[in-house]
Amino acid sequence: MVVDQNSPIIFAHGVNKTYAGGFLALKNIHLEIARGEIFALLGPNGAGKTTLISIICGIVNASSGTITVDGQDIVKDFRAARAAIGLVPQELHTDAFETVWATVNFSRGLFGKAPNAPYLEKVLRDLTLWDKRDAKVMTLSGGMKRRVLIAKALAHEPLILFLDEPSAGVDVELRHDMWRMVRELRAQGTTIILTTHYIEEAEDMADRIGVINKGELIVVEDKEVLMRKLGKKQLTLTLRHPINSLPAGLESWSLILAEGGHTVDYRYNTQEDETGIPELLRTLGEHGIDFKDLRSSESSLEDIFVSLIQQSRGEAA
Ligand SMILES: Nc1ncnc2c1ncn2[C@@H]1O[C@H](COP(=O)(O)OP(=O)(O)OP(=O)(O)O)[C@@H](O)[C@H]1O
Repeated sequence: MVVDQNSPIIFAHGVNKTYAGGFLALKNIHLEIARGEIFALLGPNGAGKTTLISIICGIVNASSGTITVDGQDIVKDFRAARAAIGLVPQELHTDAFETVWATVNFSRGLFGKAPNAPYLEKVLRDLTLWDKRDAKVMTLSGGMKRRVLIAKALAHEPLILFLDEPSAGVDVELRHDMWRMVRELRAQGTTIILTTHYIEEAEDMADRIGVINKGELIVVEDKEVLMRKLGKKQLTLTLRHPINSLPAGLESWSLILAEGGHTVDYRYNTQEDETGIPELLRTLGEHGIDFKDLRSSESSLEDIFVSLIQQSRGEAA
């Protein structure tokens, strides 16, 4: 089968999932993942991230909808679709009595790939596992076991790597090694999809962001665009003399008096042409409020994420 290299590597259309008890975990998901991108799927606990990943990887069946992976239908062409995927799950379940070397070779063999010792050696070296290749998996530390999970997922040279909560409970060194590897894989054309609770990680790594809440994909957007569109900037003025309250006449600015009356925060939309800052400073001056320092900061992806989730719950952002 010839696959159009410009077509999405993952294409999900109208995917719903109702678990046996009747719980609707995914609602009408439409999602396209481009070849070679790093896509971060964000959402609060129980939003449906693992369910969606598990369906794409063929571990859980969708109740309705279609999904193709590299042009292959995940139900009709399960083996071909699954062969395109490497999945790093949250926990290690099997192979505890095997050596590291045996378990990664076995993972490769599962997909019918010919042995390739130099490739597997590179994977183990990149993950600082080479010295442990003859150790039984059960004797390894938790961090080393996580490295084995990544090695197993990469053993068959997948086109797509799924990382489900890769940073949960791992130390700084492994996190750095992992992200260095993710960048290398991406440079070689691998598509990476990750779920994470460490939103700064998504801000750092991802090309695109999907936000899922209560089974619904509420946003799918290029990261830069998302941050430009929904980001806010904040100007913080440090006052020369602290004040107890803001004088009347400044209500329309929605200012926040903080740090015991020592600072005033002003949030403005990065999309507006006019920031309103010159006018604000003039107005403050007219009210006799003098400042000795001013600094500005931008909202993080985390701020944007929290406000998106609040909005989708119908709360004030
Ligand atoms: N096998 C199951 N049977 C019934 N309900 C399930 C099953 N698996 C998951 N759920 C429910 O579906 C919802 C989505 O779960 P899922 O694990 O996909 O969320 P998640 O976004 O990955 O959460 P987390 O961030 O906590 O890992 C949750 O409410 C969960 O309780």
